[in-house]
Amino acid sequence: MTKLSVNVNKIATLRNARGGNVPNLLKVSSDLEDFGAQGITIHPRPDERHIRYQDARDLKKVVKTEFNIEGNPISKFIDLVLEVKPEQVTLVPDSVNAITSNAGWNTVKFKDFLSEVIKTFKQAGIRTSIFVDPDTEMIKGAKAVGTDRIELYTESYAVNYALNKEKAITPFIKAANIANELGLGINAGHDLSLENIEYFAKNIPNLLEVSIGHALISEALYLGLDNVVNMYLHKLK
Ligand SMILES: CC(=O)[C@@H](O)[C@H](O)COP(=O)(O)O
Ligand SMILES: NCC(=O)COP(=O)(O)O
Repeated sequence: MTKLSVNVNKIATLRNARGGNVPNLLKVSSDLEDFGAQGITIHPRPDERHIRYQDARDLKKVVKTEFNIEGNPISKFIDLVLEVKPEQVTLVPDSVNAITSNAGWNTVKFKDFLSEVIKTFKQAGIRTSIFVDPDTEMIKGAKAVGTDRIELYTESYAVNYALNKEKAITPFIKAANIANELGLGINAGHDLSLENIEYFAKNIPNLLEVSIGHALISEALYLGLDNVVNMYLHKLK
């Protein structure tokens, strides 16, 4: 069975919009686990525009399932992860100004750098995953740098799903088969949603975990608004 790790970046985005503590990131994360989430993912960015570094420290005390911290391994990120010691760290090659993650690692070009960082995290007992496009050379490169898992970057699947889902998933099945042959664990994420997740999970062999945030939180808003509007109307009667 594939585990669902909920990415709570958007909860922090909403909280930061007003400067207070609503919604409460720690309570939401803990409630998500009570509702069945099998992991909590955060992606602190250098500008701390949503998740703050302190959130990572606070969440470590609250998360009872699997804590996954994603990010570009700049030195302050490495220090944070080594301090917090989540169950899993996912390395993502973000550029500072990118609105969201928009590429997988070039595991061949960054072989030495990734090998060193992965060794550091593994020595600290933290499982490693690296964000990659569904590309044969990049997956072989991921094996060469010693990572435990890869996270398949699923934006192209999500974008193309509505046009032609068989075509959209083909490179991901091929990538998963190669990863399985090499003994790499497989995670996946980015723009997965209620619309496209079932087909992905059914077709990717040995998909261990998906991390989902943007769509899941948006869907929760849509699916909850009817209920909440009626609760307000009731109070205004
Ligand atoms: C690694 C990845 O795929 C991202 O989707 C990510 O973790 C989300 O980050 P933002 O919430 O900053 O867009
Ligand atoms: N690793 C991907 C992730 O955590 C969530 O991405 P998204 O669902 O916010 O696109």
